[in-house]
Amino acid sequence: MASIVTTEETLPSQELTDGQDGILRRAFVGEYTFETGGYLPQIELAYETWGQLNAEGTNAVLVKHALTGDAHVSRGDSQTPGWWEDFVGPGLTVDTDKYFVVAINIIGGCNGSTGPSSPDEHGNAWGSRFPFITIKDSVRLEARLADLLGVHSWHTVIGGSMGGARALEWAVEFPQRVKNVVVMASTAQATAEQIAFAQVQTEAIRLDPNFAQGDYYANGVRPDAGLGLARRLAHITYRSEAELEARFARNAQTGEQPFVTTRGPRGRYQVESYLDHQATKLVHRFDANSYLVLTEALMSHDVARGYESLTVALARLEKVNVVVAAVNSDRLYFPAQSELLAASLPKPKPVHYIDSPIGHDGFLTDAKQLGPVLTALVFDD
Ligand SMILES: CC(=O)SCCNC(=O)CCNC(=O)[C@H](O)C(C)(C)COP(=O)(O)OP(=O)(O)OC[C@H]1O[C@@H](n2cnc3c(N)ncnc32)[C@H](O)[C@@H]1OP(=O)(O)O
Ligand SMILES: N[C@@H](CCO)C(=O)O
Repeated sequence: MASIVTTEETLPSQELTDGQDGILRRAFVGEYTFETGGYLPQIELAYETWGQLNAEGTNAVLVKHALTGDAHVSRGDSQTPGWWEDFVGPGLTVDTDKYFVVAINIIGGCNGSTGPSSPDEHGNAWGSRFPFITIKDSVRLEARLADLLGVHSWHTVIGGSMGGARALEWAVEFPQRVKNVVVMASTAQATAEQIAFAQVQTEAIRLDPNFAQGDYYANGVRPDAGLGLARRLAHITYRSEAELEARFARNAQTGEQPFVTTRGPRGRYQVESYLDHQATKLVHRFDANSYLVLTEALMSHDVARGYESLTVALARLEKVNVVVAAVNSDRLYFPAQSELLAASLPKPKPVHYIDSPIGHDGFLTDAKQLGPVLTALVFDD
């Protein structure tokens, strides 16, 4: 049974129309049997909202976060900056004065929604017993939350990277509930290379001696080294070779000596120190099991699964306005892959580009470049 609930630490009020923007809320969306057969007796999804749903229910926008993102897209009434706050907010491209904006922490995450670190009915973390999830599972569960919020149809579903995969899957799964979909720096199916990079990351976590097959929560030690290693590799794919070269070249980190005459500990190059910093930051804000579960969900991403072919799956978007965008320097989700997606749509469209030297993360740092095109093609009412 689905219901919106109040929990003391998350909510001043659970009322949809309480007028508070950017505050974490949670809703129970019931029991669920996952695409690959796993089961959870009760699932909670964490979400935030901005603005108000209009009387006709036509102004709801769903913003989808990427792999390690969360539901806090824009500042709203909270004091903390949101991860897309130059793109989503009052008077911005996704205008919270005009639209009812919703962001949901993905199932399996560690930022409010039920995930491997959540307690089971006995208060023990699910850990290794947490089911395998897919992007399809995530959108099916979010459809239940949309029902609870009174959103029968989204004006727009928008996201980048895994958020783009989630957005596209929403539209393919529920074409009658999506008017516009914006897919940034993403694909219809995870590619061999994306799966390969992801596999190294999952192995790094699993091979950490502190991983304990996923049941590390009560041990007092966590697989930080494995998670940090996974983030280092991932972060290289999120940035371009040119950016790393321009920023760091062969420079030594201040006060460190990266080459030594004998074997043993050495100092770091700047780029090594940078990766160490990215790893430490993630380890402090993310759960290793969630990273594993979500990475494997992204590896499984294939909107064609369950359909005769990708063409048949994408044909479901006949009546959906699909906008495809890419970062021109992306070396994880290559522009050519966005071009292929756009060309495979029932009504082929041009790809819109974010011009950024930094690579994949450009969808986070420079999304506002898409403002004019999205205002013209999507947010034009
Ligand atoms: C808090 C949240 O927003 S989480 C939810 C949303 N987040 C996400 O979706 C993704 C997580 N974040 C990211 O991937 C990135 O931080 C981005 C893409 C958002 C921002 O990228 P950029 O602004 O280009 O930052 P960049 O990757 O250059 O990192 C800058 C950091 O590296 C540090 N740094 C730079 N050079 C070095 C060096 N030689 N040694 C050590 N650290 C270094 C900077 O001090 C800075 O640290 P800080 O982030 O703690 O302030
Ligand atoms: N840096 C982003 C990009 C992933 O696509 C994240 O950590 O979620």
